[in-house]
Amino acid sequence: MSASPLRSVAEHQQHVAALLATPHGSADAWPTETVPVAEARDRVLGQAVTAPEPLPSFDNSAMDGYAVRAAEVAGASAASPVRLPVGEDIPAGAATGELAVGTARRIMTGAPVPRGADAVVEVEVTDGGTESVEVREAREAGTFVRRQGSDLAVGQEVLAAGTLLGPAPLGVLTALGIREVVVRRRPRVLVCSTGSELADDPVPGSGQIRDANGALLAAAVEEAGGVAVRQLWVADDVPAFLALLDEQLAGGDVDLVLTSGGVSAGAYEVVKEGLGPRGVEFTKVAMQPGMPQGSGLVGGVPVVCLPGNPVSALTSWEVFVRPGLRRAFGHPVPDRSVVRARLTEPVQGLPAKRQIRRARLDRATGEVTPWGSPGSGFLGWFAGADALIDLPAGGTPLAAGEAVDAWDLLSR
Ligand SMILES: Nc1nc2c(c(=O)[nH]1)N[C@H]1C(S)=C(S)[C@@H](COP(=O)(O)OP(=O)(O)OC[C@H]3O[C@@H](n4cnc5c(N)ncnc54)[C@H](O)[C@@H]3O)O[C@H]1N2
Ligand code: MOO
Repeated sequence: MSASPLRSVAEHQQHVAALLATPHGSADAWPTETVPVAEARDRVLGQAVTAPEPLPSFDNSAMDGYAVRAAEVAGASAASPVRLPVGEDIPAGAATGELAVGTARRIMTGAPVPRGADAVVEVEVTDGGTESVEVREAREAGTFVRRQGSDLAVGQEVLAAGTLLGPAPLGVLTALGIREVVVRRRPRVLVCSTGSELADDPVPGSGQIRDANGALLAAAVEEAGGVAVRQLWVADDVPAFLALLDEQLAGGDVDLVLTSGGVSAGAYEVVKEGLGPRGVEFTKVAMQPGMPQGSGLVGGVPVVCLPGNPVSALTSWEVFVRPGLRRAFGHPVPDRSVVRARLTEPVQGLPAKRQIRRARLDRATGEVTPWGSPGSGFLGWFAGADALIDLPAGGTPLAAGEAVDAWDLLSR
């Protein structure tokens, strides 16, 4: 058997990103849907939003104090205060009223500034009177008045397409009375585990195991902003696998098929044997874990075939699929945060492959601790990790205290 050269991680990242972008061409062309604002958290805005009304919608007070005519308190000082009779209170929620000439009205923060008033004197520079008030400092016209439209004018763009709808965007949409919003559809992912060793039973039979990949990949899809539309399992049976795939794709509701297992060099490589002849490319990437990878289009739908070892499957997801998928629908944060962190213990990577190690990152001290063996069978250790250490090929020994790139798996 001749060994073909390994594809670099960067090259395969680009390859998968291009594949995932293929069906729609660009993130701006990703299909959209309209959802209630109340259900739009963490969605990506599909089209720009402009303000249908001004914000604030009426002139209101920025302080608890007295609505006045600035000209009537122009000369006020501690030594020479101005005294004005006080009219009716204006609490928040009151309708807009009038300010009679030669008077002041108590006004609360957020309450409408009455017609005729052009400034608010904060209560701290007055005697706080309720019948009449002594104003001890002058205030210019406009002071502490939040003008209608001073935050957003009608027609002004509030949110650009591609904005991630977090707290402030959702708040402003609500403030503007917008109840529905156009968002990019979540990528719909079919998660398909393969392997005759997988069992559904609570107590698996001899040689059988539970479908960890199905669970972890479905969770990963949802965490990335996608929907795991269906989570299926198929035995190492090529015709059954292809029949299932064709049936699933016939529905037209899948943006990505994610398989795990059956891509390496053994005798029962169901994914490779089934999809190789259909034009899916199987390649080896210079990465550990996650060397064997498959990718291609089946019936126009991107299919990414991950290796079966759970650590390899999840690492491959992090390195190749998550960033490519998020880019495809225009998520503004396609990549995990990468921090330079100091090792708490020595590590050594591999001579000819980039090695991705599980780790625990101390975000307060910037220290990172390798977590468990580098082997791809240690899902238990992965479960206790919250970062990945990215060791370049070369196999250079690194001492404790040296810096490495750590991918923060808790970053969004
Ligand atoms: N002779 C060679 N053998 C292997 C090579 C190679 O180059 N030459 N590559 C190794 C590497 S690296 C990896 S990674 C694995 C990839 O294997 P497959 O993708 O074909 O996966 P399987 O053989 O089906 O399974 C591997 C391992 O993972 C377990 N598994 C599979 N699916 C699940 C699941 N849904 N949940 C939990 N565990 C799962 C499976 O039982 C195996 O233990 O190949 C190496 N071999
Ligand atoms: O390259 Mo495989 O993914 O470690 O075990």
